[in-house]
Amino acid sequence: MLKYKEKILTTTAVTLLALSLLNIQALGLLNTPWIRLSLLFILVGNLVYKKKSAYIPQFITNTSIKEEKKDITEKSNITFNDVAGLDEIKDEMNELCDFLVNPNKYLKIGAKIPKGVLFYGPPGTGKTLLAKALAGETKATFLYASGSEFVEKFVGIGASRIRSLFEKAKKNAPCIIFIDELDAIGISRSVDNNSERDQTLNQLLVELDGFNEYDNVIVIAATNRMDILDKALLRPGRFDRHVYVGNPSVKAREAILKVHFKNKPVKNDVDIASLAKKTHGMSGAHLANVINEAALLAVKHNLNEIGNEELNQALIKTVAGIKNKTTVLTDKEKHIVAFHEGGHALVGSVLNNDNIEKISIIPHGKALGFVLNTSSEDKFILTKEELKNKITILLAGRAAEEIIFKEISSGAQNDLVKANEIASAMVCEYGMSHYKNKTFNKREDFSSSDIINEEINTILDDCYNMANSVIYENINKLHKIAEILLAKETINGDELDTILKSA
Ligand SMILES: Nc1ncnc2c1ncn2[C@@H]1O[C@H](COP(=O)(O)OP(=O)(O)OP(=O)(O)O)[C@@H](O)[C@H]1O
Ligand SMILES: [Zn+2]
Repeated sequence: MLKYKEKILTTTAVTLLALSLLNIQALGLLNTPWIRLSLLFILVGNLVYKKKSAYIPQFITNTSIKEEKKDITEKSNITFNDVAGLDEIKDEMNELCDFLVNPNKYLKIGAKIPKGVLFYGPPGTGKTLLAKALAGETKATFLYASGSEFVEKFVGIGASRIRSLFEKAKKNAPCIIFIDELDAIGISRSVDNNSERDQTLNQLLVELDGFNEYDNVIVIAATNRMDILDKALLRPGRFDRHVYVGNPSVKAREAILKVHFKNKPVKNDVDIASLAKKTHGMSGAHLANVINEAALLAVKHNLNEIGNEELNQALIKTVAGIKNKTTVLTDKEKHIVAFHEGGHALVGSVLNNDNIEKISIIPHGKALGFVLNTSSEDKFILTKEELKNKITILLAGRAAEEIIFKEISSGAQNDLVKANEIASAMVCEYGMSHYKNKTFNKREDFSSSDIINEEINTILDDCYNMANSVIYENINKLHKIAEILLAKETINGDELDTILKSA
């Protein structure tokens, strides 16, 4: 970015040059060739300066950098009471709490406290919240920085920002530095070669090595992509404590819902435990969002309390996106969507004991229809068969389309992406291909790419064939589901059960 003064100079030079080239008589002196030449010099000089500033030594650019972007410093008033369902992690963090509050106790005995803690796991699971709660509990300063803020075009700027972040932390100790999206700077140097990023990462490593127990600073970082982090970051003395923060279990979801229902008026018949069951697979952020959406709907409906109706609508909105009133489907498209969603629901009910909560062909967000599948139990291990069933259900939408219309459509795009992801994980990560127990590194092991693709294809083909045979065996039920969907646009779980039993 050009600085303000340079900008004014450039703009003025361009304007005057343009006017003088137009030979406007009133400009008199400006129209002389040597003035034109000088203006041209100023202009070219400025543009060259702008380009070169990428290579200007840090000591020149340092001051302006510090002013440009400020990391957020705050005293957090969030405590561990605001973080629900992560009890083991909270227990583990108590040690860090004690260190920040009573550092001398540890220093006297020569105990080493981890300098860096890495939270990893899917988005929205409470990683930032945990770090803020640690700051709140200990009254430490909370310094927030996002990894992506350090990724700059100009060499040296990111590194300089890292340096000032750590300086600031030491000045404000006890302090917690929280670096969100660590992968933006910490991506392995073998995966991405970029000299600016390398300098930034090197500076982070230097800083992590540079501060000591007496500084009373703890660095917490978060990432959704632990797999791509540079190994140097994870060495002892750096981010050597790794804490997985995953999606909440049913009990944890109940606890999180309770935290977010606190201070909100709720109707008596709202059953939080059953809402927790229905929200399988959702993160804490999703749950917070469901309750907030329900509260907004209650206001919209002029109600004083949040009820089941608002919660159900908010749930659908969170899962499938906002009801999309502008998408008007043609009759043919409606038929395709009805059979597609019917295919998912039918194969889902036959293969799985999951409860289907709702099937809809009302467009929500980008989806033209959806099947809301809610009450599956929490599972931490999936068998090969369960994974294949998941793929089969995902492919059942397209299979139904092909059986009924003898052609396939673009409507299965999202299903295919998910099915391919699962199949790829089965082959590369879980050792579930013909090369039993062998795992593959898709990104690095190019010589195996043909094998990987063939194995993924085999799984996808098997599952597609399975979806086809389940649909053929139950073709009357599929027709019935589609017929009712076309008439009523939505079918709830009980209605689906009746159709499946009767057809
Ligand atoms: N365990 C939890 N208890 C209570 N609320 C939670 C919990 N987890 C998430 N939330 C809610 O979700 C919001 C977002 O969570 P947070 O920002 O901590 O997620 P994150 O793991 O840092 O996500 P990302 O990886 O996307 O940065 C929180 O502000 C809070 O409202
Ligand atoms: Zn689908």
